[in-house]
Amino acid sequence: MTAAQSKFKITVPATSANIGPGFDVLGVAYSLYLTLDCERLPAGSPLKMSYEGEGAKDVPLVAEKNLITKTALYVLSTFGITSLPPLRIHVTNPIPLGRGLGSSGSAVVAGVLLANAAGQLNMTQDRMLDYCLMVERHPDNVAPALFGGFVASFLRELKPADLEPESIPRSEPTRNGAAAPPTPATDIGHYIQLGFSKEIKAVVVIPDFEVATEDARAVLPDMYERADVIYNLQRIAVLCTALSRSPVNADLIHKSMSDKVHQPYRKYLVPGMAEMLDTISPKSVPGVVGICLSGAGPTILVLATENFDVIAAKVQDVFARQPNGGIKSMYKVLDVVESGAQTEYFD
Ligand SMILES: Nc1ncnc2c1ncn2[C@@H]1O[C@H](COP(=O)(O)OP(=O)(O)OP(=O)(O)O)[C@@H](O)[C@H]1O
Ligand SMILES: N[C@@H](CCO)C(=O)O
Repeated sequence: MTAAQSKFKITVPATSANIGPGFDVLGVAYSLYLTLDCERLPAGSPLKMSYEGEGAKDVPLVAEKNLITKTALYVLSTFGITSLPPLRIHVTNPIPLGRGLGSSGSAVVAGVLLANAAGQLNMTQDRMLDYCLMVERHPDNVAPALFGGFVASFLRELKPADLEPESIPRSEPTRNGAAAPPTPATDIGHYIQLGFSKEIKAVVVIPDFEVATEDARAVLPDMYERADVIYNLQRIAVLCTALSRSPVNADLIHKSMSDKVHQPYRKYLVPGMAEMLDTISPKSVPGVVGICLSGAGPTILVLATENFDVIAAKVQDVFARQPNGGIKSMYKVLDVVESGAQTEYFD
């Protein structure tokens, strides 16, 4: 970026993590984008932040409290820059918060890209992933949000001392920094983009309640039976290749999207999920390829090749039949997109 390029735009896709058995491993990027329209202001001007879309009523617009700017401040501070340069930032967010569509991961990626552009840091994408992982900890939302497509990823093992400092902001639970933040270790994240059949779209059915990822992780056990671990390992290995093949083998994908590591424990947080997973299949609803909880939920993800509205209606019907008046929901039919987060510069 040159001094003449006073405006820039950051675009970050929404994501679904896990895709069934790939807990904290797999994720896909969607054609639904968090955007930041940024303009440099004269020296000495205060930060001007505005926001529209999902979370507009609740998301704080104070630099030290908002997850996007808080992440950017953290990154800048490790480069010795103690405040955001004077900027006007307009956030447009169509990604529902706390629903399993990676809103926090996209916000963290946007924050790292914001620091990179505003501070002219020239970080590589891999270095930006290191920073994202310091904040978000699990890679399965931030890796597809940053790189795009269907992504498998892992973190190298870190010492607790690398992750503990209070000065590193957390996407969940959010914390405010105090001491000088540590510069992240390098090469924390490792990832590979996998093939994803163009015939497959994502039907995401979004109920009108939130489940915080922190709460959805708190219900998981610390230890697993060997049989359950093997169950998931077998399926994730098959799923990674099955999703890339054409023609689509719906029966194989549906069976490989079954999971025993997180969904069984989360069914109490998402009324109707167990029934949906049991009854909505390629055999019962033509066009269905596979079904799972999207991320930590409560959104339900159905991979499908046709009949998208019919499939969404089946999921919505189960939500609507839940006790105490049912659960309202909405749905979106999304493409899995090959491109990840982008920064465009304008004169
Ligand atoms: N655009 C945003 N701007 C500021 N903060 C955000 C934004 N998007 C998400 N957040 C923060 O992240 C929180 C939601 O994160 P959480 O991890 O609980 O859910 P999620 O990321 O939507 O779901 P999942 O991780 O299961 O896909 C919000 O409550 C808010 O604090
Ligand atoms: N793998 C994460 C994704 C949600 O952020 C989880 O399921 O808790």
